[in-house]
Amino acid sequence: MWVTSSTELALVPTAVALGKFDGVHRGHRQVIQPILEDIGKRESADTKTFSPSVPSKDRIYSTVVTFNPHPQEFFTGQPRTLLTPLDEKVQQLRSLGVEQLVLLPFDKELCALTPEEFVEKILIEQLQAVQISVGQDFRFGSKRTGTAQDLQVIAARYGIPVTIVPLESCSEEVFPEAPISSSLIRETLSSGDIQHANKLLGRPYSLIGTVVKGQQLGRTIGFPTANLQLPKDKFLPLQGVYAVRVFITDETLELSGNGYLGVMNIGNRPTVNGTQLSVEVHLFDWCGELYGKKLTVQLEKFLRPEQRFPNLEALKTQIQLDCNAAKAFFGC
Ligand SMILES: Cc1cc2nc3c(=O)[nH]c(=O)nc-3n(C[C@H](O)[C@H](O)[C@H](O)COP(=O)(O)O)c2cc1C
Ligand SMILES: Nc1ncnc2c1ncn2[C@@H]1O[C@H](COP(=O)(O)OP(=O)(O)O)[C@@H](O)[C@H]1O
Repeated sequence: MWVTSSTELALVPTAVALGKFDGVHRGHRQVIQPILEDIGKRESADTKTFSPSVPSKDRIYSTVVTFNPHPQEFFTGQPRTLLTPLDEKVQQLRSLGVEQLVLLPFDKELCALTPEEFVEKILIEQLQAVQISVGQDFRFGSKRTGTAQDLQVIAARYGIPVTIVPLESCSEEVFPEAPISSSLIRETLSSGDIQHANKLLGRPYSLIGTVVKGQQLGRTIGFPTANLQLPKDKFLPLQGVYAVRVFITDETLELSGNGYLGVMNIGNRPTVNGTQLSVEVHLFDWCGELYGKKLTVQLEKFLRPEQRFPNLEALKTQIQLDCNAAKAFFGC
């Protein structure tokens, strides 16, 4: 997938899905689907000119257009954590079949554009959009004055169709009517309700990081734990212990096989007077070196909050119970 922050370097013409897409959740995927379908239809109608690997003016590139930084971060000046930091978003979009990600620099200039100017300059002139898809709640242009319907009206002047995708609702007993949203997923993760968060996402919430050295205490109590360094802007769920599935990946972040089952702790490790937040996983049925490796840790169930134990022996006993609880959850 081609990723660029410059519309000048974008592959054109484009079929565009517009939005923030943090989490690339079920609702986001509904918004992205029409631009993939559109490409698919053109491909089958025009098989002579279509070639997925050769850039050509005859091609239309399925393109997600998003904003960087997140508009809320730009307006508040506060760094914002994300469900899918950039690398993870790229990997999610790539796996959907999106060919290009354009990260529009969200700056004073961009947010001063009127809805008409945004459509004309960015979508028509620069990205040469021939098809656009947005969610029903999409807002754009200076002070968010443009609605999805406005986009449809303005784009129609240029003969460009806009698909407005209705908001996907949760269809869960806990929030039956609520639309799926990144904020709802964040709330659900913050309460430790991983199973609901995963249903809303349509896949397991994952932490992706590189294994770094810790205090090397884990191995002394029989539970070596791979300490993960995560992107600074990664949103973390409720602190505590989780049943997880772990994949050892490379830079492409592609997952293969069934991964390894294990347990994870997110916390400050009060038992060993830890001062910094750490994220560490113990894998069942694994022995060997993991330092420097990239791991994708899928969260499956919250088991318990972190506790201060009187000594390492008590901690070790509890970690064994955590392993038993995780194995029971996974049915092994
Ligand atoms: C499943 C699991 C549960 C844990 N629970 C706690 C806990 O409740 N309290 C705590 O202080 N540390 C907890 N820890 C963290 C341990 O203190 C940590 O793994 C140990 O100190 C080894 O650290 P090291 O990787 O730096 O060697 C837990 C770790 C795991 C893997
Ligand atoms: N089953 C396992 N789960 C996690 N890490 C393991 C496992 N077996 C071996 N290791 C290795 O041991 C390291 C963790 O051992 P530990 O004593 O906790 O050291 P550290 O404090 O540096 O994490 C991991 O980074 C990995 O290289």
